[in-house]
Formats: sequence, structure tokens, C-alpha cells
Amino acid sequence: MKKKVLIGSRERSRSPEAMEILNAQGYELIVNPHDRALTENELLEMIKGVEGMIAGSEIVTAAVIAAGAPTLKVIAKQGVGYNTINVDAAKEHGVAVTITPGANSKSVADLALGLMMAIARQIPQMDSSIRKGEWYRHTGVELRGKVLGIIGMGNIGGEVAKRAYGFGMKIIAYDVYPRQEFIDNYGVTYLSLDEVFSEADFISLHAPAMLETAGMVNMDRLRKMKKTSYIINTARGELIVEDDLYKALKEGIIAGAALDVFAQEPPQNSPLMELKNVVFTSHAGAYTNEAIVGAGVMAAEEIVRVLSGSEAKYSVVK
Ligand SMILES: NC(=O)C1=CN([C@@H]2O[C@H](COP(=O)(O)OP(=O)(O)OC[C@H]3O[C@@H](n4cnc5c(N)ncnc54)[C@H](O)[C@@H]3O)[C@@H](O)[C@H]2O)C=CC1
Ligand SMILES: O=C(O)CCC(=O)C(=O)O
Repeated sequence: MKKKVLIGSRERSRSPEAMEILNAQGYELIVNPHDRALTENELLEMIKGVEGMIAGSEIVTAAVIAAGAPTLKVIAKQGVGYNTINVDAAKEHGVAVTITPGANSKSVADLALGLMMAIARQIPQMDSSIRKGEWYRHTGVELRGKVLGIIGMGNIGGEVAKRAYGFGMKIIAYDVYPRQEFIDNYGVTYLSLDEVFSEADFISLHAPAMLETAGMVNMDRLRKMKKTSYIINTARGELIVEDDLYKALKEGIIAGAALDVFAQEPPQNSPLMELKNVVFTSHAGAYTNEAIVGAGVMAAEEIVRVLSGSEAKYSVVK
């Protein structure tokens, strides 16, 4: 009997290269027919009898993993933030969970810099004002000479540092594991979390969503920031207390924000939408042709490894 593999990732994040790798193994592919994340009910049906799964942004709950057991052997996240997968349940049922480190870091870093420039120069605001027939020149600020604070200096944080260094920014960072290569290559100075908040002109978040980071950007930290400073979040919505950010933006405690990720996606009735000093993108950091192919291929290779009896290369189940 053919082994079944569920492709959870939505249509526009599937690469033909990844599908070819799986087809070449003769697997039967059960494919998400939608251009959206699968719901829990859909997953509960589709996971039955499946041995491997490529996961996109859908939430893989304990119930879904239990419904896939005991056939399910591996869930390969096409990405790195595995807070969308219940890893404890996977461990309990002997299911490997893998990620694709580095495959989308350049794309996310490009977007973080893009958002930084968008808020520094008010690019979206000028675009919408021209469309209304106006001709108003916003005066912005240069990135050169400004202090960039990076929270979470891993693969994406490192790529952001590389780009910001090229722009002549001074880079400070907070990470639980400082890395000498970033000090040597981009002159990064590691500081405490509170020092980064008080010294930065721009803060860019790149830490994973976990107990220790949930709500790390709250009113106490926002009050430590300069009134002229900006915050950019391309990590996870859970890192920011959104009500506190709204208050800080509305009351001029900070100058602006750019958000690719939200506590609830898509955001529903968020008061942030009323504000002019915020720029939004739709969790699109990893949505480039290059990252889709890179992460898709890595995820497909993990499925093949595990289903052919080898060890996964990038397992997150300890
Ligand atoms: N917007 C998007 O589309 C995307 C968002 N992401 C998010 O970005 C995050 C980072 O991705 P990568 O850089 O590839 O991961 P990574 O694992 O290479 O880097 C994460 C860094 O955060 C550090 N860290 C861990 N706990 C911390 C804490 N309590 N405080 C500060 N730093 C801490 C780690 O030591 C590590 O250096 C992912 O976990 C994911 O949530 C990732 C890809 C796409
Ligand atoms: O999970 C997603 O929706 C896209 C990719 C991502 O955010 C990640 O790699 O962590």
C-alpha cells in the first residue's frame, strides 16, 4: 500500500520542487485544496491513515495528532516557528516534528528592513495620500546612524543585522545565547532586554513564541522606549500585548510600529487598524518564491528521511 502524506500548506506556499520529491517516492499525496490554512475539523478528517504531514500555518492540535496516531510518524513544518504544533502531544505519540532552519530567514529579514523603511519614510501613508489626489511630502528619518535593537539574534536576527550594518546602523541585541560571530561581523553589542528597549531607535523582534517571550513587549517595556522610536514585529503576535501597543501608539509613547504578525490572524476588529502610525503586512515574511522552494524542499526531505527509517535532521522533539 502507498504511504499517505498530507500536504497541509496552502496552495500559494507549495513548491513544485517539494511535490516532486514526494511524488518520486510514490507516496499518495492528500493536498489542502484551499488557499487558506486548514481548520481543526478538516485536519481531524484528513489526517486519518496519513504517515507524514507537511504543516504550513495551520494549528496542529493534540486532538489532530491523536487522530493521526498510530500511523502518523512525522510532521514537517514548512517554516521555523513551531508554536503552531503541539509538540508535547507529538512526543507522546512518537511523532517527529521537524523545522526548516534558515530556509526563510533572508526573506523575513528583507521584509523586516522593508517595514523599517516603510515606517521611517511613511511610504504606505504617501501611497494612499497620492491615490486620494493629494501631494504631501512626509519628512522621515534616515536609518544611517540610528540604533537598531534586535530581540532574538538567531538566523533571522543575524540576517537583519547584516542588512542593517550595510545601512550604517548601530546594532544592539538581546538573546539568551549571544553569538560571537555577530559581534565580530556586524559590531553587535549584546545588552539586557531593558537596555535594548531604552537605547534603540528601532526594535525588531525575532525571538520564538514561548512562555518566556509571551507578552515581553508590554506597557512597562514600551514606556522604556524613546518617544521617537519604532517597533517592528515579524516574529509572532504573542510577543506583544496588543492593547498596550495600541495605547503606546495612540498616546505618543512611541512613534510607530510595523506588524507582520498578530495575536489573532487574521486580526478581527483590532483597534490598531484605526491608527495612522502603524504599517501592516499579512504574515507574509516567508512568502517569497525562494523561501517557499527552500523550506518546501527541506520539509519534503525530512518526510522522506523519517518514512524511510532514517533520523530526522532538524527535529524539535527532545
Ligand atoms: N513572519 C514570518 O513569516 C516568520 C516568522 N518567523 C518567526 O521568527 C522566529 C525566529 O526565527 P529564526 O531566527 O529562524 O529562529 P532561530 O531559532 O534561528 O532564532 C531565534 C533566536 O531567539 C533566541 N531566543 C530564544 N529564547 C529567547 C528569549 N527568551 N529572549 C530572546 N531571545 C531568545 C534564540 O537563542 C535564537 O538565537 C520564529 O520562531 C518564528 O516565530 C519565522 C519565519 C517566518
Ligand atoms: O508558519 C507560517 O505561517 C509561515 C512561516 C512562519 O511563520 C515560520 O517559518 O515560522
